[in-house]
Amino acid sequence: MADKIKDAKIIFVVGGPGSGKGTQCEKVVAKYGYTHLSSGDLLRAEVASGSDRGKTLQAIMQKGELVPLDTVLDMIKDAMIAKADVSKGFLIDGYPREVVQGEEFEKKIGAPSLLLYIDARSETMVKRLMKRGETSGRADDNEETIKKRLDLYYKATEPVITFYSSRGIVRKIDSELPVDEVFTHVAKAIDDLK
Ligand SMILES: Nc1ncnc2c1ncn2[C@@H]1O[C@H](COP(=O)(O)OP(=O)(O)O)[C@@H](O)[C@H]1O
Ligand SMILES: Nc1ncnc2c1ncn2[C@H]1C[C@H](O)[C@@H](COP(=O)(O)OP(=O)(O)O)O1
Ligand SMILES: [Mg+2]
Repeated sequence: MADKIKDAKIIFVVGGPGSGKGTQCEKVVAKYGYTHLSSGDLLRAEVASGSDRGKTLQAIMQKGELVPLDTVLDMIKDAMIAKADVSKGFLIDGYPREVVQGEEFEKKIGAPSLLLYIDARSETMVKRLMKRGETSGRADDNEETIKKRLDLYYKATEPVITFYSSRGIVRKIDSELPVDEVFTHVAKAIDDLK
């Protein structure tokens, strides 16, 4: 596995719920042709399949909690293997959500060359998620679950940013700006990789 994706860049995309990770990843795909893997999307696909495992996952996500590490890492790994021959870069969106997820990813897959830290104020994230909830159909885009997801983000996920900062691979992106301006900064961070 590690061999197969050796030349592909791995970019972790980390930020609070509603910060704009998915929005920016779509634009990176359009400009750079990288493969976008969103842990949340992979999990929602499993839920949509109606499997027993999906039912268990749905209950966890509805509460705003994290699903077991092995489940999400296996899904990401399988998706990466499926694309390994054609992909020059992977955007890993929504993972790691806690430091141990980063450590396990590196043991099983490889090291990231960049961590895009998509940063927005909590008030901004809540506002965006409430708006997204009007049309997303997501079971976790409601006031109660949003609050839990935010709390968990500050508690479990922010330490991930500190952890990778010491390695010098974190680029903090101001996601309060309009989408296209945010993307200018994202693109700069990716161009600096080359
Ligand atoms: N820079 C931005 N300015 C205004 N709204 C944004 C911005 N980035 C994202 N949004 C909106 O905020 C919501 C959450 O964005 P999304 O990309 O789904 O975030 P995440 O994947 O981090 O949860 C979406 O409805 C999106 O259209
Ligand atoms: N790396 C991960 N580890 C554990 N649970 C995860 C996970 N990524 C996603 N999930 C679960 C819990 C999250 O609250 C839910 C939705 O994740 P998401 O789609 O990445 O949210 P968002 O894009 O709004 O930040 O899925
Ligand atoms: Mg998302």
